[in-house]
Amino acid sequence: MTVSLRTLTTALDAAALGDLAPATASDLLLSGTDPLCWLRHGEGLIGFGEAACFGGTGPNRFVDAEQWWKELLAGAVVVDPVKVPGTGAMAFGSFAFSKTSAHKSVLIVPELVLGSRDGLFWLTQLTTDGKAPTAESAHALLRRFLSGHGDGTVPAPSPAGTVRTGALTEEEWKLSVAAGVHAIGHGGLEKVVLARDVLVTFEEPIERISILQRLVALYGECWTYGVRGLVGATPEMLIKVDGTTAQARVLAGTLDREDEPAGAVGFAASVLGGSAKQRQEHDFAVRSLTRQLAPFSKDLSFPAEPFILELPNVWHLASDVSAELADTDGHLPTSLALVEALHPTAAVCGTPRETAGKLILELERMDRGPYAGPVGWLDGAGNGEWGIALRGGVLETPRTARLYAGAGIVEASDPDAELAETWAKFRPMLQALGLHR
Ligand SMILES: C=C(O[C@@H]1C=C(C(=O)O)C=C[C@H]1O)C(=O)O
Repeated sequence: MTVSLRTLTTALDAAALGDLAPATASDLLLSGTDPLCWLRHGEGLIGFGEAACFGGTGPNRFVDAEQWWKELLAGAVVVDPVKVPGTGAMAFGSFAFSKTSAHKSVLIVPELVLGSRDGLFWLTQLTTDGKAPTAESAHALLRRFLSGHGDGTVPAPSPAGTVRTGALTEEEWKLSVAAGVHAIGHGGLEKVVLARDVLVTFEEPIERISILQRLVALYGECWTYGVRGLVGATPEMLIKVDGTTAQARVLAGTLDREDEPAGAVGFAASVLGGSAKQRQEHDFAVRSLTRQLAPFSKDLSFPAEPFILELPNVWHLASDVSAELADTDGHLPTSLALVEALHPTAAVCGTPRETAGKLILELERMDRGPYAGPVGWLDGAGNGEWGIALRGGVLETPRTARLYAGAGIVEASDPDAELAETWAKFRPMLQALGLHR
């Protein structure tokens, strides 16, 4: 590799931006054109431009990406007085769910990163053309990327679009669910996650930035992601590495909030927590994550009971897992090494993994592309945050978006209920696109 990476991070005084500085952190972070995006609770990382990019497919996509990143870092000149996770050299990434997918997995090194964490703002300029970034060039670039934007208002939704079924009609998908239930009763399979796609078409071009803005505004508890055409807001954290600790948020077990009877107190806890089916689905997911994470950890903990995660569209059974990472040969595992070990969990694939993976290909009849794959960012110190690309879609053409949603199938699953669950999971993106169902 001949590319040489140079980065300069400077603490940013939002007031110094003058007219370009909107009122809040999320306004500022989401005021540029078509950014790379990773935001939660109004903080996170926004990238502009592309200074370098890795693209790959197949079973080695994670290892190849890690190798590419290491080579890029080896010759890098990094000036980083701020030194928190996400400063210095960093890249955004999105990986295909399947090793057989034709979809390209990517790592993208932006030209400029605007970051915010615990009230601190920073700006990182990254170059690969041999020029050394300076505070002046970074600010000039920021002004260029923010120009014409930044009044902080969320644009009105695009005019009505049409929603069509994708690979399978609703009836066909329900037959696949029934076939999944049948397979669970006849063989070693315990759980399989089956997904489907819908295609949304508009007459006017879709405004990508407004999708991100609406997801940030409505789904603040989720991680809003944007990597090229892939956009969404996921409630599920595959793995976050912050120094020597790793954290995951495992979800499985879902209840549509539209099913809540008026005035019901403790409805979600009794329906979700009290259902053997939901608890079984959840336990498979927690066990698959902790089993894969254990070899990298010296201390792994998760609560005995899941909690109820309340989102605007659904409730989930959720478990937060945390681990103290173990050294191997003097090195802690990087976030990407953990992604390789953990993906795909039973939350999005099934148990056992291989059997479930084969059945998914057979029954879904679609390429999941980046859906349910890892999406997030990494830095040069091994830190990173990788969510599971759920509650999202791919902007395939200027006027079409393909949305994906799935549901965990266990022995007690009912095809009609699982179909309804996918509609509840499509809801965040339908809302962000200005469509309601
Ligand atoms: C598969 C999806 O979600 C996953 C499946 C869940 C379930 O079956 O209850 C819950 C959360 C996610 O782990 C999706 O959102 O498409």
